[in-house]
Amino acid sequence: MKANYINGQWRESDASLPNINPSDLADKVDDFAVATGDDVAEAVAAAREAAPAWAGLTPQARADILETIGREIVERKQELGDLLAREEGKTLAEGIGEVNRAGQIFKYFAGEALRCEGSILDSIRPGVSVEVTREPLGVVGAVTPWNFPSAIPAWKMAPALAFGNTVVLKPAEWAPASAWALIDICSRTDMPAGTVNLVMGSGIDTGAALVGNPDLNALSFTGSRTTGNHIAKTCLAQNTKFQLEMGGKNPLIVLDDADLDQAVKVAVNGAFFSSGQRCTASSRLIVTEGIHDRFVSHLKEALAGLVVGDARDPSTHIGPVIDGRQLEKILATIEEGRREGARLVFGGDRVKAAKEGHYLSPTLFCDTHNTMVINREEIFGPVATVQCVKNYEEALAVANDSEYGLSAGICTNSLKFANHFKRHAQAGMIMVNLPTAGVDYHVPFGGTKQSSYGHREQGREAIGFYTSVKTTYLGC
Ligand SMILES: NC(=O)C1=CN([C@@H]2O[C@H](COP(=O)(O)OP(=O)(O)OC[C@H]3O[C@@H](n4cnc5c(N)ncnc54)[C@H](OP(=O)(O)O)[C@@H]3O)[C@@H](O)[C@H]2O)C=CC1
Ligand SMILES: O=C(O)CCC(=O)C(=O)O
Repeated sequence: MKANYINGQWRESDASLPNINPSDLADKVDDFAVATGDDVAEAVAAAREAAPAWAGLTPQARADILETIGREIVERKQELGDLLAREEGKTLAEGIGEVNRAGQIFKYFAGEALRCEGSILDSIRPGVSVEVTREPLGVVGAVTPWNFPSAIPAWKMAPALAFGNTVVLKPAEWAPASAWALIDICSRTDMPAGTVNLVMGSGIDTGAALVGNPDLNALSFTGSRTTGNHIAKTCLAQNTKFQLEMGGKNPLIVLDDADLDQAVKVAVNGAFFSSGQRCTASSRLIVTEGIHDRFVSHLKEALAGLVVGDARDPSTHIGPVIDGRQLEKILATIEEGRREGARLVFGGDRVKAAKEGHYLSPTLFCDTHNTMVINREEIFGPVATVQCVKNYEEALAVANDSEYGLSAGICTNSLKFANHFKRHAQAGMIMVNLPTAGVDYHVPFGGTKQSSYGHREQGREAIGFYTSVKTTYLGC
Protein backbone atom coordinates (compact mmCIF):
# COMPACT_ATOMS: atom_id res chain seq x y z
CA MET A 1 0.00 0.00 0.00
CA LYS A 2 1.21 3.53 -0.79
CA ALA A 3 0.90 5.62 2.37
CA ASN A 4 -0.12 9.18 3.13
CA TYR A 5 2.68 11.59 4.06
CA ILE A 6 2.05 13.62 7.20
CA ASN A 7 4.56 15.63 9.22
CA GLY A 8 7.53 14.00 7.51
CA GLN A 9 6.24 10.42 8.11
CA TRP A 10 4.69 7.87 5.76
CA ARG A 11 1.38 6.83 7.35
CA GLU A 12 -0.51 3.72 6.32
CA SER A 13 -4.23 3.56 7.01
CA ASP A 14 -6.93 0.95 7.70
CA ALA A 15 -8.73 1.76 4.47
CA SER A 16 -7.27 1.97 0.99
CA LEU A 17 -8.45 2.59 -2.57
CA PRO A 18 -7.18 0.67 -5.61
CA ASN A 19 -5.75 2.56 -8.60
CA ILE A 20 -6.67 0.69 -11.78
CA ASN A 21 -5.02 1.10 -15.18
CA PRO A 22 -7.82 2.33 -17.51
CA SER A 23 -6.05 0.69 -20.49
CA ASP A 24 -6.07 -2.73 -18.81
CA LEU A 25 -8.61 -3.28 -16.05
CA ALA A 26 -6.74 -6.39 -14.88
CA ASP A 27 -3.72 -4.25 -13.99
CA LYS A 28 -3.81 -2.65 -10.54
CA VAL A 29 -1.20 0.12 -10.23
CA ASP A 30 -1.31 -0.12 -6.42
CA ASP A 31 -3.52 0.44 -3.37
CA PHE A 32 -3.46 3.93 -1.89
CA ALA A 33 -4.11 4.80 1.74
CA VAL A 34 -7.24 6.74 2.63
CA ALA A 35 -6.71 9.67 5.00
CA THR A 36 -9.31 10.04 7.76
CA GLY A 37 -10.59 13.36 9.05
CA ASP A 38 -8.08 13.09 11.92
CA ASP A 39 -5.22 12.48 9.44
CA VAL A 40 -6.22 15.60 7.51
CA ALA A 41 -6.40 17.66 10.71
CA GLU A 42 -2.95 16.38 11.67
CA ALA A 43 -1.54 17.23 8.25
CA VAL A 44 -2.86 20.80 8.45
CA ALA A 45 -1.51 21.15 12.01
CA ALA A 46 1.90 19.83 10.87
CA ALA A 47 1.92 22.29 7.97
CA ARG A 48 1.04 25.09 10.40
CA GLU A 49 3.88 24.05 12.73
CA ALA A 50 6.38 23.88 9.83
CA ALA A 51 5.35 27.22 8.31
CA PRO A 52 7.71 29.53 10.25
CA ALA A 53 10.74 27.29 9.61
CA TRP A 54 10.03 27.02 5.89
CA ALA A 55 9.22 30.71 5.48
CA GLY A 56 12.34 31.53 7.53
CA LEU A 57 14.71 29.82 5.11
CA THR A 58 16.50 32.11 2.71
CA PRO A 59 15.01 32.32 -0.78
CA GLN A 60 18.23 30.66 -1.98
CA ALA A 61 17.65 27.65 0.31
CA ARG A 62 14.04 27.27 -0.92
CA ALA A 63 15.18 27.73 -4.52
CA ASP A 64 17.84 25.02 -4.13
CA ILE A 65 15.26 22.55 -2.82
CA LEU A 66 12.78 23.31 -5.61
CA GLU A 67 15.59 22.99 -8.18
CA THR A 68 16.52 19.57 -6.73
CA ILE A 69 12.90 18.41 -6.98
CA GLY A 70 12.58 19.72 -10.55
CA ARG A 71 15.84 18.09 -11.62
CA GLU A 72 14.85 14.67 -10.30
CA ILE A 73 11.41 14.84 -11.96
CA VAL A 74 12.99 15.73 -15.31
CA GLU A 75 15.66 13.01 -14.96
CA ARG A 76 12.95 10.42 -14.25
CA LYS A 77 10.47 11.64 -16.87
CA GLN A 78 10.51 8.36 -18.80
CA GLU A 79 9.67 6.24 -15.75
CA LEU A 80 7.20 8.73 -14.23
CA GLY A 81 5.64 9.39 -17.65
CA ASP A 82 5.02 5.66 -17.99
CA LEU A 83 3.41 5.62 -14.53
CA LEU A 84 1.20 8.55 -15.52
CA ALA A 85 0.13 6.82 -18.76
CA ARG A 86 -0.58 3.66 -16.77
CA GLU A 87 -2.74 5.31 -14.11
CA GLU A 88 -4.48 7.99 -16.19
CA GLY A 89 -4.59 6.74 -19.79
CA LYS A 90 -2.68 9.56 -21.52
CA THR A 91 -0.41 8.24 -24.24
CA LEU A 92 3.18 7.57 -23.26
CA ALA A 93 4.39 10.63 -25.20
CA GLU A 94 1.78 12.81 -23.48
CA GLY A 95 2.65 11.30 -20.08
CA ILE A 96 6.36 11.96 -20.52
CA GLY A 97 5.59 15.47 -21.77
CA GLU A 98 3.43 16.19 -18.73
CA VAL A 99 6.04 14.92 -16.27
CA ASN A 100 8.72 16.99 -17.99
CA ARG A 101 6.42 20.00 -17.65
CA ALA A 102 5.97 19.29 -13.91
CA GLY A 103 9.77 19.20 -13.49
CA GLN A 104 10.21 22.45 -15.44
CA ILE A 105 7.55 24.11 -13.27
CA PHE A 106 9.58 23.35 -10.12
CA LYS A 107 12.74 24.65 -11.80
CA TYR A 108 10.91 27.81 -12.95
CA PHE A 109 9.56 28.53 -9.44
CA ALA A 110 13.02 27.91 -7.97
CA GLY A 111 13.97 31.07 -9.88
CA GLU A 112 10.80 32.89 -8.84
CA ALA A 113 11.63 32.29 -5.15
CA LEU A 114 14.58 34.65 -5.67
CA ARG A 115 12.50 37.26 -7.51
CA CYS A 116 9.87 37.97 -4.85
CA GLU A 117 9.89 41.77 -5.04
CA GLY A 118 8.43 44.67 -3.11
CA SER A 119 8.52 48.43 -3.61
CA ILE A 120 9.38 51.61 -1.72
CA LEU A 121 7.41 54.80 -2.30
CA ASP A 122 7.51 58.30 -0.84
CA SER A 123 4.50 58.89 1.37
CA ILE A 124 2.03 61.67 0.64
CA ARG A 125 3.08 62.91 4.10
CA PRO A 126 6.44 64.65 4.60
CA GLY A 127 9.14 62.62 6.35
CA VAL A 128 7.39 59.32 5.80
CA SER A 129 8.17 56.52 3.34
CA VAL A 130 6.09 53.48 2.47
CA GLU A 131 7.21 49.92 1.82
CA VAL A 132 5.04 47.39 0.05
CA THR A 133 6.24 43.82 0.64
CA ARG A 134 4.92 40.31 0.07
CA GLU A 135 4.64 37.61 2.73
CA PRO A 136 3.70 33.93 2.66
CA LEU A 137 0.08 33.11 3.48
CA GLY A 138 0.88 30.15 5.75
CA VAL A 139 -0.78 26.79 5.00
CA VAL A 140 -2.07 26.16 1.48
CA GLY A 141 -4.42 23.29 0.60
CA ALA A 142 -4.33 21.93 -2.98
CA VAL A 143 -7.21 19.83 -4.33
CA THR A 144 -6.34 18.46 -7.76
CA PRO A 145 -8.08 16.46 -10.53
CA TRP A 146 -7.13 13.23 -12.27
CA ASN A 147 -6.59 14.62 -15.78
CA PHE A 148 -3.17 16.23 -15.14
CA PRO A 149 -2.06 14.16 -12.12
CA SER A 150 1.55 15.39 -12.26
CA ALA A 151 1.47 18.91 -13.74
CA ILE A 152 -1.46 20.33 -11.74
CA PRO A 153 -0.09 19.30 -8.30
CA ALA A 154 3.25 20.77 -9.49
CA TRP A 155 1.78 24.09 -10.58
CA LYS A 156 0.03 24.53 -7.24
CA MET A 157 2.80 23.19 -4.95
CA ALA A 158 5.82 24.82 -6.59
CA PRO A 159 4.66 28.47 -6.31
CA ALA A 160 3.19 27.84 -2.84
CA LEU A 161 6.58 26.55 -1.64
CA ALA A 162 8.65 29.10 -3.57
CA PHE A 163 6.92 31.98 -1.78
CA GLY A 164 7.31 30.39 1.67
CA ASN A 165 4.04 28.51 2.26
CA THR A 166 3.59 24.95 3.46
CA VAL A 167 1.28 22.58 1.60
CA VAL A 168 -1.33 19.85 2.12
CA LEU A 169 -2.11 18.09 -1.18
CA LYS A 170 -5.29 16.06 -1.86
CA PRO A 171 -5.00 14.43 -5.30
CA ALA A 172 -7.89 12.75 -7.15
CA GLU A 173 -8.68 9.20 -6.05
CA TRP A 174 -8.66 7.96 -9.69
CA ALA A 175 -5.02 8.99 -10.23
CA PRO A 176 -3.02 9.35 -6.99
CA ALA A 177 0.20 7.57 -8.09
CA SER A 178 1.81 10.53 -9.87
CA ALA A 179 1.11 12.81 -6.88
CA TRP A 180 2.50 10.15 -4.54
CA ALA A 181 5.70 9.99 -6.64
CA LEU A 182 6.01 13.78 -6.48
CA ILE A 183 5.67 13.80 -2.67
CA ASP A 184 8.16 10.92 -2.45
CA ILE A 185 10.68 13.13 -4.29
CA CYS A 186 9.92 16.05 -1.93
CA SER A 187 10.31 13.75 1.11
CA ARG A 188 13.96 13.09 0.23
CA THR A 189 14.94 16.78 0.25
CA ASP A 190 15.97 18.93 3.22
CA MET A 191 12.52 20.41 3.76
CA PRO A 192 11.51 20.67 7.43
CA ALA A 193 9.02 17.94 8.43
CA GLY A 194 5.46 19.11 7.72
CA THR A 195 6.40 21.43 4.82
CA VAL A 196 4.59 19.15 2.34
CA ASN A 197 1.86 16.68 3.30
CA LEU A 198 -0.14 14.23 1.21
CA VAL A 199 -3.67 13.15 2.15
CA MET A 200 -5.30 10.73 -0.27
CA GLY A 201 -8.89 9.51 -0.47
CA SER A 202 -12.21 10.57 -1.91
CA GLY A 203 -13.23 14.16 -2.50
CA ILE A 204 -16.40 13.82 -0.50
CA ASP A 205 -14.53 12.68 2.66
CA THR A 206 -10.81 13.53 2.57
CA GLY A 207 -11.25 16.52 0.21
CA ALA A 208 -14.13 17.97 2.22
CA ALA A 209 -12.17 17.53 5.48
CA LEU A 210 -9.27 19.50 3.99
CA VAL A 211 -11.36 22.29 2.46
CA GLY A 212 -13.43 22.60 5.66
CA ASN A 213 -10.40 22.96 7.92
CA PRO A 214 -10.56 26.56 9.21
CA ASP A 215 -6.82 26.57 9.87
CA LEU A 216 -6.06 26.61 6.13
CA ASN A 217 -4.95 30.03 4.90
CA ALA A 218 -5.62 29.33 1.23
CA LEU A 219 -7.10 26.68 -1.03
CA SER A 220 -6.29 26.13 -4.72
CA PHE A 221 -8.71 23.88 -6.62
CA THR A 222 -8.99 22.44 -10.14
CA GLY A 223 -11.95 20.28 -11.12
CA SER A 224 -15.64 20.46 -11.93
CA ARG A 225 -17.87 23.49 -11.58
CA THR A 226 -20.17 21.73 -9.13
CA THR A 227 -17.34 20.93 -6.74
CA GLY A 228 -15.77 24.35 -7.29
CA ASN A 229 -19.00 26.14 -6.35
CA HIS A 230 -19.35 24.00 -3.25
CA ILE A 231 -15.75 24.69 -2.21
CA ALA A 232 -16.24 28.43 -2.78
CA LYS A 233 -19.09 28.52 -0.25
CA THR A 234 -17.01 26.72 2.40
CA CYS A 235 -13.99 28.95 1.83
CA LEU A 236 -16.07 32.13 1.99
CA ALA A 237 -17.67 31.03 5.25
CA GLN A 238 -14.22 30.45 6.80
CA ASN A 239 -12.51 33.41 5.12
CA THR A 240 -10.03 31.05 3.43
CA LYS A 241 -8.45 32.68 0.37
CA PHE A 242 -9.29 30.54 -2.68
CA GLN A 243 -8.82 30.14 -6.41
CA LEU A 244 -10.86 27.86 -8.67
CA GLU A 245 -10.10 26.42 -12.11
CA MET A 246 -13.28 24.78 -13.41
CA GLY A 247 -13.05 23.87 -17.06
CA GLY A 248 -14.33 25.16 -20.36
CA LYS A 249 -16.38 24.66 -23.50
CA ASN A 250 -13.66 26.02 -25.69
CA PRO A 251 -14.44 27.20 -29.23
CA LEU A 252 -12.11 26.77 -32.19
CA ILE A 253 -13.14 28.94 -35.14
CA VAL A 254 -12.07 27.85 -38.63
CA LEU A 255 -12.44 30.60 -41.23
CA ASP A 256 -12.69 30.19 -45.01
CA ASP A 257 -9.15 31.53 -45.45
CA ALA A 258 -7.56 29.03 -43.01
CA ASP A 259 -4.86 26.61 -44.13
CA LEU A 260 -7.06 23.50 -44.29
CA ASP A 261 -4.41 20.92 -43.35
CA GLN A 262 -3.22 23.04 -40.45
CA ALA A 263 -6.79 23.63 -39.23
CA VAL A 264 -7.51 19.89 -39.26
CA LYS A 265 -4.31 19.14 -37.31
CA VAL A 266 -5.13 21.87 -34.80
CA ALA A 267 -8.67 20.50 -34.35
CA VAL A 268 -7.54 16.87 -33.95
CA ASN A 269 -4.93 17.83 -31.37
CA GLY A 270 -7.15 20.27 -29.45
CA ALA A 271 -10.32 18.20 -29.43
CA PHE A 272 -9.20 14.59 -29.27
CA PHE A 273 -5.69 14.23 -27.84
CA SER A 274 -5.54 13.19 -24.18
CA SER A 275 -8.95 11.65 -25.00
CA GLY A 276 -10.45 15.16 -24.85
CA GLN A 277 -9.95 15.15 -21.06
CA ARG A 278 -8.56 18.64 -20.86
CA CYS A 279 -10.34 21.70 -19.54
CA THR A 280 -8.81 23.49 -22.53
CA ALA A 281 -10.09 20.95 -25.13
CA SER A 282 -11.52 22.39 -28.37
CA SER A 283 -14.95 20.85 -27.91
CA ARG A 284 -16.81 23.32 -30.19
CA LEU A 285 -15.57 23.64 -33.78
CA ILE A 286 -17.18 26.71 -35.38
CA VAL A 287 -16.62 26.65 -39.13
CA THR A 288 -17.56 29.19 -41.81
CA GLU A 289 -19.65 27.87 -44.69
CA GLY A 290 -17.05 28.26 -47.47
CA ILE A 291 -14.68 25.73 -45.89
CA HIS A 292 -17.19 23.70 -43.84
CA ASP A 293 -17.69 20.64 -46.07
CA ARG A 294 -13.98 20.28 -46.94
CA PHE A 295 -13.01 20.72 -43.29
CA VAL A 296 -15.48 18.07 -42.09
CA SER A 297 -14.43 15.61 -44.78
CA HIS A 298 -10.69 16.06 -44.03
CA LEU A 299 -11.32 15.88 -40.29
CA LYS A 300 -13.21 12.58 -40.69
CA GLU A 301 -10.31 11.20 -42.72
CA ALA A 302 -7.86 12.26 -39.99
CA LEU A 303 -10.02 10.65 -37.28
CA ALA A 304 -10.14 7.40 -39.26
CA GLY A 305 -6.33 7.34 -39.11
CA LEU A 306 -6.16 7.62 -35.30
CA VAL A 307 -5.33 4.50 -33.30
CA VAL A 308 -7.33 4.10 -30.07
CA GLY A 309 -5.65 1.69 -27.69
CA ASP A 310 -3.38 0.98 -24.75
CA ALA A 311 -1.92 4.30 -23.60
CA ARG A 312 1.57 2.78 -23.21
CA ASP A 313 1.68 1.28 -26.71
CA PRO A 314 3.80 3.73 -28.76
CA SER A 315 1.49 3.33 -31.80
CA THR A 316 -1.53 4.66 -29.85
CA HIS A 317 -2.83 8.17 -30.59
CA ILE A 318 -5.77 8.13 -28.16
CA GLY A 319 -5.79 6.20 -24.91
CA PRO A 320 -8.83 5.24 -22.84
CA VAL A 321 -10.94 7.58 -20.76
CA ILE A 322 -10.18 7.54 -17.05
CA ASP A 323 -12.94 5.37 -15.59
CA GLY A 324 -16.04 3.33 -16.43
CA ARG A 325 -18.36 5.86 -14.79
CA GLN A 326 -16.83 8.66 -16.85
CA LEU A 327 -17.23 6.52 -20.00
CA GLU A 328 -20.92 5.93 -19.24
CA LYS A 329 -21.42 9.67 -18.65
CA ILE A 330 -19.83 10.51 -22.01
CA LEU A 331 -21.89 7.86 -23.83
CA ALA A 332 -25.08 9.26 -22.26
CA THR A 333 -24.17 12.74 -23.50
CA ILE A 334 -23.52 11.36 -27.00
CA GLU A 335 -27.00 9.80 -26.87
CA GLU A 336 -28.43 13.14 -25.79
CA GLY A 337 -26.73 14.78 -28.79
CA ARG A 338 -28.40 12.26 -31.10
CA ARG A 339 -31.77 12.89 -29.45
CA GLU A 340 -31.33 16.64 -29.90
CA GLY A 341 -30.92 16.10 -33.65
CA ALA A 342 -27.16 16.51 -34.05
CA ARG A 343 -25.75 14.36 -36.90
CA LEU A 344 -23.18 11.84 -35.71
CA VAL A 345 -20.59 11.68 -38.50
CA PHE A 346 -17.82 9.77 -36.76
CA GLY A 347 -17.45 7.36 -33.81
CA GLY A 348 -19.84 7.47 -30.88
CA ASP A 349 -19.08 3.96 -29.62
CA ARG A 350 -16.85 1.96 -27.34
CA VAL A 351 -13.76 0.49 -29.00
CA LYS A 352 -12.68 -3.11 -28.44
CA ALA A 353 -8.96 -3.45 -27.80
CA ALA A 354 -6.68 -6.38 -26.96
CA LYS A 355 -7.14 -5.72 -23.23
CA GLU A 356 -10.32 -4.72 -21.47
CA GLY A 357 -10.25 -0.95 -20.91
CA HIS A 358 -12.38 2.20 -21.06
CA TYR A 359 -11.93 2.81 -24.79
CA LEU A 360 -14.08 5.24 -26.74
CA SER A 361 -13.73 6.20 -30.40
CA PRO A 362 -13.16 9.85 -31.28
CA THR A 363 -16.65 11.22 -31.86
CA LEU A 364 -17.74 14.02 -34.16
CA PHE A 365 -21.17 15.65 -34.45
CA CYS A 366 -22.19 17.96 -37.31
CA ASP A 367 -25.28 20.11 -37.90
CA THR A 368 -25.25 21.22 -34.29
CA HIS A 369 -26.59 24.41 -32.71
CA ASN A 370 -25.15 26.30 -29.82
CA THR A 371 -28.28 25.72 -27.72
CA MET A 372 -27.75 21.93 -27.69
CA VAL A 373 -26.52 20.34 -24.46
CA ILE A 374 -23.48 18.97 -26.33
CA ASN A 375 -22.49 22.59 -27.03
CA ARG A 376 -23.27 23.92 -23.56
CA GLU A 377 -21.86 21.39 -21.10
CA GLU A 378 -18.32 20.14 -20.68
CA ILE A 379 -18.24 16.51 -21.91
CA PHE A 380 -14.62 15.78 -20.97
CA GLY A 381 -14.12 13.02 -23.50
CA PRO A 382 -12.98 12.62 -27.13
CA VAL A 383 -16.10 14.33 -28.48
CA ALA A 384 -16.33 17.46 -30.64
CA THR A 385 -19.18 19.24 -32.40
CA VAL A 386 -19.20 21.26 -35.61
CA GLN A 387 -21.37 24.33 -36.08
CA CYS A 388 -21.62 25.88 -39.53
CA VAL A 389 -21.75 29.69 -39.55
CA LYS A 390 -21.96 32.34 -42.28
CA ASN A 391 -18.98 34.51 -41.47
CA TYR A 392 -16.45 35.65 -38.87
CA GLU A 393 -18.95 37.89 -37.07
CA GLU A 394 -21.38 35.02 -36.53
CA ALA A 395 -18.50 32.72 -35.54
CA LEU A 396 -17.36 35.17 -32.85
CA ALA A 397 -20.90 35.58 -31.50
CA VAL A 398 -21.32 31.77 -31.26
CA ALA A 399 -17.86 31.37 -29.69
CA ASN A 400 -18.69 33.93 -26.99
CA ASP A 401 -22.15 32.47 -26.34
CA SER A 402 -21.02 30.22 -23.49
CA GLU A 403 -21.03 30.30 -19.72
CA TYR A 404 -17.37 29.31 -19.86
CA GLY A 405 -14.38 31.40 -20.96
CA LEU A 406 -11.16 29.46 -20.53
CA SER A 407 -9.48 29.15 -23.93
CA ALA A 408 -10.55 30.16 -27.46
CA GLY A 409 -8.86 29.56 -30.81
CA ILE A 410 -9.04 30.69 -34.41
CA CYS A 411 -7.55 29.26 -37.60
CA THR A 412 -7.13 32.00 -40.17
CA ASN A 413 -4.54 33.59 -42.43
CA SER A 414 -6.05 37.03 -41.86
CA LEU A 415 -4.22 39.34 -39.49
CA LYS A 416 -7.35 41.48 -39.32
CA PHE A 417 -9.55 38.65 -38.01
CA ALA A 418 -6.80 37.25 -35.76
CA ASN A 419 -6.33 40.66 -34.15
CA HIS A 420 -10.05 41.29 -33.78
CA PHE A 421 -10.50 37.82 -32.21
CA LYS A 422 -7.64 38.40 -29.80
CA ARG A 423 -9.43 41.50 -28.49
CA HIS A 424 -13.03 40.32 -28.54
CA ALA A 425 -12.98 36.62 -27.68
CA GLN A 426 -14.29 36.20 -24.12
CA ALA A 427 -11.61 33.87 -22.76
CA GLY A 428 -8.51 33.99 -20.61
CA MET A 429 -6.31 32.34 -23.24
CA ILE A 430 -6.38 32.97 -26.99
CA MET A 431 -4.77 30.69 -29.58
CA VAL A 432 -4.17 31.69 -33.20
CA ASN A 433 -3.53 28.76 -35.56
CA LEU A 434 -2.84 26.61 -32.49
CA PRO A 435 -4.91 24.09 -30.49
CA THR A 436 -6.89 25.58 -27.59
CA ALA A 437 -5.17 23.02 -25.33
CA GLY A 438 -1.48 22.69 -24.48
CA VAL A 439 -0.12 25.68 -22.62
CA ASP A 440 3.27 27.00 -21.52
CA TYR A 441 4.23 26.80 -17.85
CA HIS A 442 5.86 30.24 -17.53
CA VAL A 443 2.85 32.43 -18.40
CA PRO A 444 -0.53 32.94 -16.71
CA PHE A 445 -3.18 30.22 -16.97
CA GLY A 446 -6.88 30.76 -16.33
CA GLY A 447 -10.16 31.96 -17.72
CA THR A 448 -13.10 34.31 -17.47
CA LYS A 449 -16.83 33.81 -16.72
CA GLN A 450 -17.62 30.44 -15.05
CA SER A 451 -14.24 28.89 -15.91
CA SER A 452 -12.13 30.40 -13.18
CA TYR A 453 -12.28 32.35 -9.97
CA GLY A 454 -9.54 34.28 -8.24
CA HIS A 455 -5.94 34.93 -9.19
CA ARG A 456 -4.41 33.40 -12.31
CA GLU A 457 -2.23 30.32 -11.86
CA GLN A 458 1.31 29.84 -13.19
CA GLY A 459 3.96 32.22 -14.45
CA ARG A 460 4.74 35.45 -12.60
CA GLU A 461 1.04 35.99 -11.84
CA ALA A 462 1.06 33.06 -9.40
CA ILE A 463 2.62 35.30 -6.75
CA GLY A 464 -0.70 37.15 -6.43
CA PHE A 465 -2.45 34.11 -5.01
CA TYR A 466 0.35 32.63 -2.92
CA THR A 467 1.39 35.80 -1.06
CA SER A 468 -0.21 38.49 1.02
CA VAL A 469 0.72 42.14 0.55
CA LYS A 470 1.91 44.18 3.54
CA THR A 471 2.15 47.99 3.54
CA THR A 472 4.57 49.52 6.07
CA TYR A 473 4.73 53.26 6.82
CA LEU A 474 8.12 54.46 8.11
CA GLY A 475 8.36 57.77 9.91
CA CYS A 476 11.70 59.30 10.87
N1 LIG B 1 -11.16 21.84 -15.06
C1 LIG B 1 -10.57 20.67 -15.11
O1 LIG B 1 -9.40 20.61 -15.35
C2 LIG B 1 -11.32 19.47 -14.78
C3 LIG B 1 -12.67 19.39 -14.98
N2 LIG B 1 -13.34 18.28 -14.68
C4 LIG B 1 -14.78 18.21 -14.97
O2 LIG B 1 -15.44 17.68 -13.85
C5 LIG B 1 -16.17 16.50 -14.20
C6 LIG B 1 -16.13 15.53 -13.04
O3 LIG B 1 -14.79 15.17 -12.73
P1 LIG B 1 -14.38 14.90 -11.26
O4 LIG B 1 -13.07 14.27 -11.19
O5 LIG B 1 -15.50 14.17 -10.60
O6 LIG B 1 -14.23 16.40 -10.71
P2 LIG B 1 -14.34 16.85 -9.23
O7 LIG B 1 -14.56 18.30 -9.20
O8 LIG B 1 -15.27 15.98 -8.51
O9 LIG B 1 -12.87 16.50 -8.67
C7 LIG B 1 -11.77 17.38 -8.60
C8 LIG B 1 -11.07 17.22 -7.25
O10 LIG B 1 -11.96 17.64 -6.20
C9 LIG B 1 -12.13 16.58 -5.26
N3 LIG B 1 -13.46 16.72 -4.67
C10 LIG B 1 -14.63 16.21 -5.11
N4 LIG B 1 -15.64 16.57 -4.28
C11 LIG B 1 -15.09 17.31 -3.30
C12 LIG B 1 -15.61 17.97 -2.15
N5 LIG B 1 -16.91 17.94 -1.84
N6 LIG B 1 -14.75 18.65 -1.35
C13 LIG B 1 -13.44 18.71 -1.65
N7 LIG B 1 -12.90 18.09 -2.70
C14 LIG B 1 -13.71 17.41 -3.54
C15 LIG B 1 -11.91 15.34 -6.08
O11 LIG B 1 -11.64 14.20 -5.30
P3 LIG B 1 -11.94 12.71 -5.90
O12 LIG B 1 -11.73 12.75 -7.36
O13 LIG B 1 -10.93 11.92 -5.19
O14 LIG B 1 -13.33 12.39 -5.51
C16 LIG B 1 -10.72 15.77 -6.91
O15 LIG B 1 -9.55 15.72 -6.12
C17 LIG B 1 -15.47 16.01 -15.46
O16 LIG B 1 -16.30 15.22 -16.23
C18 LIG B 1 -15.12 17.31 -16.12
O17 LIG B 1 -16.22 17.80 -16.81
C19 LIG B 1 -12.68 17.21 -14.11
C20 LIG B 1 -11.34 17.22 -13.89
C21 LIG B 1 -10.54 18.37 -14.24
O1 LIG C 1 -4.11 22.37 -21.92
C1 LIG C 1 -3.27 22.31 -21.03
O2 LIG C 1 -2.06 22.26 -21.26
C2 LIG C 1 -3.71 22.36 -19.58
C3 LIG C 1 -5.09 21.84 -19.39
C4 LIG C 1 -5.51 21.77 -17.99
O3 LIG C 1 -4.90 22.36 -17.14
C5 LIG C 1 -6.64 20.95 -17.57
O4 LIG C 1 -7.26 20.29 -18.39
O5 LIG C 1 -6.94 20.95 -16.36
